[in-house]
Amino acid sequence: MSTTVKDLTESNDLKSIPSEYVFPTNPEVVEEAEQQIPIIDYHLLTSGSPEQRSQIIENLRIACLDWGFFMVINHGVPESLINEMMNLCLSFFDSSPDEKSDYVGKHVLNPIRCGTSFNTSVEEVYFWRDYLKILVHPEFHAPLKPQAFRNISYEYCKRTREVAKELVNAISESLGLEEDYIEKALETKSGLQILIVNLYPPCPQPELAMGMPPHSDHGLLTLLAQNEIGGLQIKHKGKWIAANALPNSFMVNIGDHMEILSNGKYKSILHRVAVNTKATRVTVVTANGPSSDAVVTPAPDLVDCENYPPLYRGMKYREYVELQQSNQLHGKSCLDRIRV
Ligand SMILES: O=C(O)CCC(=O)C(=O)O
Ligand SMILES: [Fe+2]
Repeated sequence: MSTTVKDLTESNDLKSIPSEYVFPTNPEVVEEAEQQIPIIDYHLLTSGSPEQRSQIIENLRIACLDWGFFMVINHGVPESLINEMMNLCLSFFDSSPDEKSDYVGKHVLNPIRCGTSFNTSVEEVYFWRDYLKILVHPEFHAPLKPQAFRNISYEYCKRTREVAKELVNAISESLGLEEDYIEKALETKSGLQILIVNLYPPCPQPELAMGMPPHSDHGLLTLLAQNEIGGLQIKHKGKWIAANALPNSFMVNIGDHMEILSNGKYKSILHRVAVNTKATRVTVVTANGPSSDAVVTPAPDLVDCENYPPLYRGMKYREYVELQQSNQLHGKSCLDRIRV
């Protein structure tokens, strides 16, 4: 296995980064956002009056059309659960190489795997990032240690799945479809949910390295919680802007399968992660997707052969995930393969 970034930074007094982490191109600069990133009040969506719900659905429609990214506040997932989850993730990364060895170097569809960068078997330059990825739905998996990981991650994934479901239903409505259209068409009740934990240790030369390169996510909606350290950047109207999270919010982005289903109306957003010299950034992400057997195509109601021809070919979700995870992570290259 390749050395983890964590081991690299903890075992040496690093003044410069090893050459395999140096990116040949300077990342484009980050600019000030002209508008504020959209904020969605989950409580008003699910427990507000019918008028309030309609307003939030309209806010979601604009957020999906203009941004592909929004922050969800008042989501009801207890802060204590999120904090416990973060701490257990940090303990996982702190455990001995022996304890992690069962999960290292596994196939991309293995239920639990950990490693460094994204896919070191095909990468020439590595990202400044260690990860743990676990398939948590429809079948739940968890590492044996730390001991509390199983129960806490089970609860965390269930709660974020519920939030994702409500958001997907509202987005379905915002597209002019039945509220449960996406749920039924993509069988999301047995949808694939993946828990991804990202660790970005402090980096002595952050201007030369990348935590994650520009990419979009597979699936419908990605929900991200972070510790207090920023670093996520999103591409909005041709510019990179810093996505600074509101306290206790989820940062949510539209995935490739929402783009496919909406026939390109709602686009998956390009995002990347910058690293810093000062502190470790940790993010806990759930990728919420269709059922792995669902063949995702544009919704027939959003296709009209004269004005809105289908923009993507159908592909089974499992095959898409496998394709994305076995290649280099690069922009929207996976989605590009199925564009008509
Ligand atoms: O850690 C982050 O801020 C982003 C992570 C991410 O983009 C991903 O896991 O796909
Ligand atoms: Fe991502």
